[in-house]
Amino acid sequence: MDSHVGEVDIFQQCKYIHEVELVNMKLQMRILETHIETKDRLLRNLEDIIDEQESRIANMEDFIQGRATTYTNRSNMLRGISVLSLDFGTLSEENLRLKSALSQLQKVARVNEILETDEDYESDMTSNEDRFALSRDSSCSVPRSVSPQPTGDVIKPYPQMVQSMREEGQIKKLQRCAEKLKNEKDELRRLAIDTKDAFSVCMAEMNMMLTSKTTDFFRVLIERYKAEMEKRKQLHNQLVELNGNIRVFYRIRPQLASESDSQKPVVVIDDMDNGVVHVSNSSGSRKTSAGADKVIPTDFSQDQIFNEVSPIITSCIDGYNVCIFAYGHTGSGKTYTMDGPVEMPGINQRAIMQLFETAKERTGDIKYDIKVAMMEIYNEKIRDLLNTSNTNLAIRQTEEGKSSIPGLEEVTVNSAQEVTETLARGRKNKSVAATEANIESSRSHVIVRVLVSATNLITKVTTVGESFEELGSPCLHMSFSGRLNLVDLAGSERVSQTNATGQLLKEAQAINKSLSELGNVVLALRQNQKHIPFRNCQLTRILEDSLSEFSFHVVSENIHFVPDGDSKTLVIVHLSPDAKSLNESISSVNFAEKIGQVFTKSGTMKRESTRRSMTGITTGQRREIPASPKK
Ligand SMILES: Nc1ncnc2c1ncn2[C@@H]1O[C@H](COP(=O)(O)OP(=O)(O)OP(=O)(O)O)[C@@H](O)[C@H]1O
Repeated sequence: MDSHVGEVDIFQQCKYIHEVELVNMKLQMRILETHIETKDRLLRNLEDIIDEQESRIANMEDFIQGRATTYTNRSNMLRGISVLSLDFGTLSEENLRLKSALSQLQKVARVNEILETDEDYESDMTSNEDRFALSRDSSCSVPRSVSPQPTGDVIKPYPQMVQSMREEGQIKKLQRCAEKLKNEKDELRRLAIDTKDAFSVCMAEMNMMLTSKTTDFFRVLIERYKAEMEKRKQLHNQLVELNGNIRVFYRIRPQLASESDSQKPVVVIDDMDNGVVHVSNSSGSRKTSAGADKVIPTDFSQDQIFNEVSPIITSCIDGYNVCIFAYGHTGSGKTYTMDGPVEMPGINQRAIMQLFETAKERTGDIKYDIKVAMMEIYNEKIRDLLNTSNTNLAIRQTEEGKSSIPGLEEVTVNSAQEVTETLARGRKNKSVAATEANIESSRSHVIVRVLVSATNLITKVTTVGESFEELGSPCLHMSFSGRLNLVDLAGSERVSQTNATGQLLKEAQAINKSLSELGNVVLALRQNQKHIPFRNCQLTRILEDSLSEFSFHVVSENIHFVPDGDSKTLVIVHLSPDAKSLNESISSVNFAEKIGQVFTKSGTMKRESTRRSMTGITTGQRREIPASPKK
């Protein structure tokens, strides 16, 4: 039954197609006939016109030649022309109509062509139906009879059928497209995943390569940088020796429990250069110090600090005059470094003990004597800390031009116990007061002076100035002495910062003046100035011998040996990491930079040749000067 219905459908559709083609042919026939008819009419009219013209010409000839008196046939000619133009009008209307029908048919034919070329779209049969449907839509004057409607229940109405067939075709096509697109999308997704994986692997490899290359590169750079830094340090040391053997260390103390540890420390050591510190506040402004000789980190123990300074102390036993200053604002840790708590003694006690040890090692024919004196300079007055009755000692000039403090008690110490007791006695007598910044602030400069003298036990001669080992056999009958000054300076705080009044204000002013004079003296020494302003305050007057270059003499029976520049000075500048001390820390860094400057133009080879290194090895010759009468 179904196949029968299908056949009927096909038959019906073929019939429609033939009818359409018939209509087409008829239409074309009609167009041709109309053309021929019109052309015939035109020809006829043209013949009439030609006849008219010929008779007109003949008439004109007659008239010209005088055979006729009037010109005739003119009206006939006009009539012919009007008939002709009427025909033309009719003809053009007809032509337009035919032209429009023809263009519609051409359009149908064109659509069919296009549909036929789309192999996936429709079969020949449906394209014919389409053609038919389109021709039905067109405005061509095809008779209505040529578009029969299919009849019967089994056959769908023609437009619906066409529509459904077209939709089915389109849906299939769309489904195929969708399938294809889906496949492509899956393929693309797989490709994207693969590419991503490959990219990750590539990136990881590149990262590893870059990291290792960069690490190597940085390692090489850092090594080079460190080597350069080392070289710079060596050069700096040479210049320091040429310029008066003044060294500058920084010590940054840890944050105290009373200070807010939520704040970042304002003073930090440069990662790349252990001679540089950065002082910065939370707003980012910062000061970077010029290179000092060393920065002692916060976590260094008292023992470790002493290891850093012990070479300079040992050189005292070799006859050098050594000065170690603790500089810094109040509460920055100066007393902690120099004196220290009982359980963790500072440089003072350790230095004297080391001198003992070294003296013991060298004992043979030589007997070393170690004496300790302690004094403080309070409001420009010198007070003896080991004899409290000496409250205002004076500085005198000896005949050799050396300064001495007559009456200053010097205690000979023979054991560690005696050293500890002597230092404790002096500490007890110090002038301290509670300030806003430190409840136990030192209000004076405290000087612990250690005198080392050596006596030849065979000759019983005590000589000041040079060690036996270095003087050699002609001088074996001599002894020597060296002097070590350990100075805990008073706090360098600015007067405005402490809110000091009355006595405290007076103290602060005296402290500041003497600190500034000390800075000037050290700077003048550094610059090898002719005039060194030792005389401007008690502090620099007391230390004149120890700081000046012609600081001690080697004496024999007839000859004085005067080594140039045999003093060594170390300034330990103390810094607090506390934000409240920022300005004070910056001014301490400024002080360190001032005294730490190295001047290249002034050092002479002569001075270098007579100087010894930190370990005390003499590098040059001594010059001889006429002996002065021995006291
Ligand atoms: N390296 C350190 N480790 C632990 N505590 C320290 C250190 N340095 C200083 N302090 C502590 O900081 C406080 C202030 O130190 P210190 O008295 O030494 O300061 P100062 O600079 O001598 O002050 P001033 O000039 O007022 O005498 C003390 O309580 C001390 O114990």
